[in-house]
Amino acid sequence: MSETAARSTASAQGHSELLLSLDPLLREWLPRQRWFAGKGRPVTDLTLDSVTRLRSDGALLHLLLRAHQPPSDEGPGDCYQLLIATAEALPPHLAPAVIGHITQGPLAGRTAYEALHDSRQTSILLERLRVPGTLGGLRFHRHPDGRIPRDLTPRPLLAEQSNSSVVYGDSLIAKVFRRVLPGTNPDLELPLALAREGCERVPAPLAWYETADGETTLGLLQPYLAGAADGWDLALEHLIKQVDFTAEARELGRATAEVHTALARALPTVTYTRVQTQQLAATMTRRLETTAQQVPALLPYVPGLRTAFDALADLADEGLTWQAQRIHGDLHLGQCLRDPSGFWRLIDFEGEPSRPLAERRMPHPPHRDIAGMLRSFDYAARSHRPWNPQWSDSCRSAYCVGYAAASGWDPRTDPVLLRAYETDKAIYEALYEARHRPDWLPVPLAALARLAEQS
Ligand SMILES: Nc1ncnc2c1ncn2[C@@H]1O[C@H](COP(=O)(O)OP(=O)(O)O)[C@@H](O)[C@H]1O
Ligand SMILES: O=P(O)(O)O[C@H]1O[C@H](CO)[C@@H](O[C@H]2O[C@H](CO)[C@@H](O)[C@H](O)[C@H]2O)[C@H](O)[C@H]1O
Repeated sequence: MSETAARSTASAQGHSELLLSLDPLLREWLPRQRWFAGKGRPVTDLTLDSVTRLRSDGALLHLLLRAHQPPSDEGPGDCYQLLIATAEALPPHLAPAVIGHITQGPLAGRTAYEALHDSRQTSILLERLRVPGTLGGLRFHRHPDGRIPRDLTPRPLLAEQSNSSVVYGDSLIAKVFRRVLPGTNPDLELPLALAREGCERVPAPLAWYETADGETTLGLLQPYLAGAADGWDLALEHLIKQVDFTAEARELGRATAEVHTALARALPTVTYTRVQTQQLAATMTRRLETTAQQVPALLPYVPGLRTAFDALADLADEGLTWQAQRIHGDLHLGQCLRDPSGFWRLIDFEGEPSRPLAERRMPHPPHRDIAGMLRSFDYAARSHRPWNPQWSDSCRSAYCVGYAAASGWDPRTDPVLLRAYETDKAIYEALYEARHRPDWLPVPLAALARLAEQS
């Protein structure tokens, strides 16, 4: 047997022994995590793609774990990034991080827990990000201009999100992607491109890491905007106090336009021709139909909603074309942070996590992001009682006014494309809420009822 073959056999053996210890615990724990994408389908098998010891004593493990689930259990399954620590005993404050007590295999007798909750473990992650190079299955990179101080105190960000983040000393934030896909994650690609353009609307990556073959982005480190308020919280605060939010909405429009302009300068743009627009309309129609199968509450609105996409196909037939460029891809109020000076920045360029990476990295008309923000003003207004449609309408107009002031183009001049994207987004939201937050499903459904009537 060659040395490489012997090494890979030893590593496969190590993987299966480790899995023996963790498998029963992970099968129960994984599906309960907010970021677990395969909710509602049983996990039929777990396999390990890679295991890296982040500490030499083996008490901190980086895993790329594949969850096999029907109906796609014959495919590769979804791959998740886990940082798991083990200890003989845990301090009480780590009780919520416990994955379970290991009863079999080489780790028997120890407790496995979510390492991102433990500052002793997340300090090690920061140290790794400070030093470029390869460690086991991981490769670390650092931006040449990035300053990463030592010994910053870590704290986990406890918000329930699609990924997991750790804040270091209120000056840096590391984001660990959970469901990982082969390819460069736009959440790294776009902020790097914007930093090259000198765009200050987005925190610039200081360091990042990927799989050792360079194929899959796993996480990144950025400056933390201490004291910043997120757009969603701020909007709700204004709604509760019944205070006007249009000045902020206008500034948000300006920030979006500046980011779009910088992205169009930094990365290739294309023209959406008649064929591409027809394909877009067909894709949106298909998404409507498949989502209605998964979320039956959508069924009554299908005929009305279809007209939004038919109108888009009709415009394509008339020969109308649009410019497409790289965009944020999942823009909503929660992705906008206002620093204490009142300056808005955009974060989380990952795109809609459930869509394929290749689709998320393609150029799209900027209308798609704008529609996301318009939906978000509606979301905020709908989540507050009594419902105040006028609040939402005035924010939506102010946002478009701000966008036009910074870019010279008012999105409302393209109502058909905007309605198609708003409808598509609300359909995505209906599926997202049905899967992750069923109590919220009425919010996108109310919008879909309105959009269906615009036919
Ligand atoms: N640079 C930053 N400065 C301050 N807070 C941040 C920063 N980046 C992210 N956050 C906070 O972390 C939360 C999650 O980050 P986000 O990138 O949206 O992750 P996810 O993909 O899990 O939704 C955000 O809602 C925001 O409150
Ligand atoms: O986790 P991400 O920020 O990547 O985005 C996902 O979760 C969002 C909810 O946390 C979801 O956004 C929807 O709810 C928001 C209010 O909580 C609202 O402001 C957005 O307009 C609405 O789309 C987002 O769609 C989803 O991808």
